[in-house]
Amino acid sequence: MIHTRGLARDYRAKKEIVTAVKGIDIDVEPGELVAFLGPNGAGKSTTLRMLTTSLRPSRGTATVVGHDVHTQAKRIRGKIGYIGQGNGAGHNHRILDELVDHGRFYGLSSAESKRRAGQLLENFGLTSQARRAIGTLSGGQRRRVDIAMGMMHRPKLLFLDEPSTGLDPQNRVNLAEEIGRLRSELGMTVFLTTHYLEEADQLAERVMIIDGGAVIAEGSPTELKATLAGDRIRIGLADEMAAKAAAVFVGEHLPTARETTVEDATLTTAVDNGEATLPKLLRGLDSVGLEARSASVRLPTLDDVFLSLTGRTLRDADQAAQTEGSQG
Ligand SMILES: Nc1ncnc2c1ncn2[C@@H]1O[C@H](COP(=O)(O)OP(=O)(O)OP(=O)(O)O)[C@@H](O)[C@H]1O
Repeated sequence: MIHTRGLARDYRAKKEIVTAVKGIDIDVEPGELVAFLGPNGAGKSTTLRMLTTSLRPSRGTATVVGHDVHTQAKRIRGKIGYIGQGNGAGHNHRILDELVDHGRFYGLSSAESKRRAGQLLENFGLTSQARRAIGTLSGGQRRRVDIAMGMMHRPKLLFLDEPSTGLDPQNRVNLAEEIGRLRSELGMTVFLTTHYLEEADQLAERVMIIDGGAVIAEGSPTELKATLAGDRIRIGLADEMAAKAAAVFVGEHLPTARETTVEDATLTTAVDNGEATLPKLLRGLDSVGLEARSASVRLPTLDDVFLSLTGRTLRDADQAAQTEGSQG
């Protein structure tokens, strides 16, 4: 469905060349749901815009639905759906008309277009607003109209750029349900970008983690967490000194432990098989006079995966990108 090799894009900014995407290889097979996860500025939108033919790659090759992005852009556009980050719909148009026109543009009959528009309006909780002008809607409502538009013609391949941004929790669920429906009815392939960990975790069968314009890991959320992150153990001790002594103990006696940190009186570390390791570790600490006041073990998240790979959490990386952006 999507195959790229060495796909790259440079931007010229203030006489400097910024390489936003640094030669990435992507393979997405029919029917897959793949999430591109990364912090602000990682290169997600740039990649998506190259794949949907709205931006020319600087280097590399890419085929989408069997066509070359360099030479067959029109054919690609006719076969895909693309829901970008901005508002695509016109301000004065009524929602229903906008959706029906969109369906007609993609070759649906008038009756089919109306039926489909009605169904999507209902799925996204917009039925009572159907005759309102798009310009009068709230940000979240407009986002839902954009998503409905991208789904009108039931594309075989749907690209969604940060689809959940601006949606409330109920509408995130509605979006996930609609994606699920289109996938089971049509075997639709979905490629979405997100910086919401929960979304990548719950929705995607495969996650590609992108940072600084390069794909740094990929796999199912379960695989990534199992191979890259490790279970997180947290132990509360009497005070900071005891927690630091416990960290030294972990370093000496638990060779597989990684990312051990101390904050106030709490020690955190990542290990394989946390449930079996925790009791042994507690006994070990006890034997050297370090008594735990509390202890817990939790399964890793995709944020832990990102932390293991980059030394930053996704949230920190987002904040850093925003600070950089506001200074630049
Ligand atoms: N038109 C442009 N001119 C110069 N630099 C750009 C341009 N568009 C994007 N960039 C830079 O390219 C890099 C990647 O941007 P991109 O929008 O692809 O990231 P992203 O992962 O989609 O981020 P976000 O989550 O914020 O949408 C960033 O450093 C960004 O500042």
